[in-house]
Amino acid sequence: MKTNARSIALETLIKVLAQGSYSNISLNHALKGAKLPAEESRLATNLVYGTLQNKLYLDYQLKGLVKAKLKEAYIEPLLLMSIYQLLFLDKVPARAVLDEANKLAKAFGKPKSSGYRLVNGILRSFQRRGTILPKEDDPDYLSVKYSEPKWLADYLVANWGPKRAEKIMASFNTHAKNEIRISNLVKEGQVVYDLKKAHFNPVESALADRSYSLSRGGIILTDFFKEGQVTVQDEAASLVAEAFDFTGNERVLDSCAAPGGKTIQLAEKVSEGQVTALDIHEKKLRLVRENAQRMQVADRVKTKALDARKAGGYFSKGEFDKILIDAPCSGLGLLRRKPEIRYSKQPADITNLAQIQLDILNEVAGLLKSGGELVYSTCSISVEENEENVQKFLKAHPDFVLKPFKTAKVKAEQGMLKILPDSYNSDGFFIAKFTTRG
Ligand SMILES: C[S@@+](CC[C@H](N)C(=O)[O-])C[C@H]1O[C@@H](n2cnc3c(N)ncnc32)[C@H](O)[C@@H]1O
Repeated sequence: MKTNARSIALETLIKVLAQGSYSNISLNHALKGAKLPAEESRLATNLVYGTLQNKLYLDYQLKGLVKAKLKEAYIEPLLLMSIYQLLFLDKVPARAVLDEANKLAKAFGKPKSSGYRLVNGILRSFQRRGTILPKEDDPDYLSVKYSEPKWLADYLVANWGPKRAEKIMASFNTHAKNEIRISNLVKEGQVVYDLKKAHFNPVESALADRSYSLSRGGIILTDFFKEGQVTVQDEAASLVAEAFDFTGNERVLDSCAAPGGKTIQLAEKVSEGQVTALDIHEKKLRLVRENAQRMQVADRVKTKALDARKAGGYFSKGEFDKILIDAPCSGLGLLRRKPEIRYSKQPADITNLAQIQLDILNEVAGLLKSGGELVYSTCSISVEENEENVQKFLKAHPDFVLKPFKTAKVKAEQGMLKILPDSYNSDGFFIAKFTTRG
């Protein structure tokens, strides 16, 4: 069978569902090798993300239709991907979905396997029966409808009430925008003009400065990206560096830096200063250096492999004017972009990560100069990793206070900002800004 959007999507889904690979890495790898036309790449991306975002709902549709154990690894992903197309892709006729599933089953099945008959039979039974959903008063209703594990659906309802929780869950199942940030070192107006000319149709973000969503992918293959005029960064992520007030000659510590999205943004702001970028994983710091090089700020960035929980043994007290802790987190704000995260995370992960985050915060705070600025951020929306950690930190450090901040487009009057994913259709993010008293 010739490689096409559906074979790439199925290959990726098998890797993610049967082998635990990450969707973005597996899909990019497969697309790079396949060199499909842009429209086919878009379809492959849609099939992978759409199937993973709706996996529990699609699994539920198989209820009562699968009578025996599905032995070959491709069958379940193929059934889910086919039902996804039948239910969510209006432009693909049902007949084409079944024909393509038949071809894929023959190509991915073992020689002489009759798996294709099984796939065809199940899909036809599904078409006859139609979709099913638990009753609205069933405790599993929201979990199945929005394809979130039950604990997470319950968690969202407990924290934001049923209406907002539904909005958040629905927004997690929409497509992520193609978001870029224009470097502070180039003329924004000129780049926007050039992006329009190149048919990227940039639309300005309502949230972050110099952020735009593009109407199509492929920016990383262009000179805009290669020459460091733009970088790929979600608008909520790029808001974090905006929380600082820079003069331009500060010593900055980025304590959890890889792959360096925020390091380069901070470096763009300190033409006379320097950013020290730490990460616990030496290997990942290569990405920080590469990003700094591409974005033309390598001369302002130093990297160091270090566990930030031990930073006090390496740097002097009060050594930095600004400190960013973009902490390792559960990623609960990224479920749109990394849909499979939701199926592997457990409530205990939130508790464990919250403790690591607090340990980093407690240690690194000692390196802040009196009157300096410390920004703590996560790409999680959980209360434990964010507001609760802020309160615990303040209790343990009476010399620190929250500092209200204002970015180009939003305000945090209490010094804390939580961006929920349905507000701007961005990643979910939390940002808190501290300074010392007096
Ligand atoms: C959320 S990511 C940072 C993203 C980065 N700031 C950016 O904008 O590209 C968190 C990073 O913290 C690193 N990390 C985890 N535990 C750490 C620790 N104890 N000390 C320093 N870095 C740590 C991880 O390896 C990961 O690269």
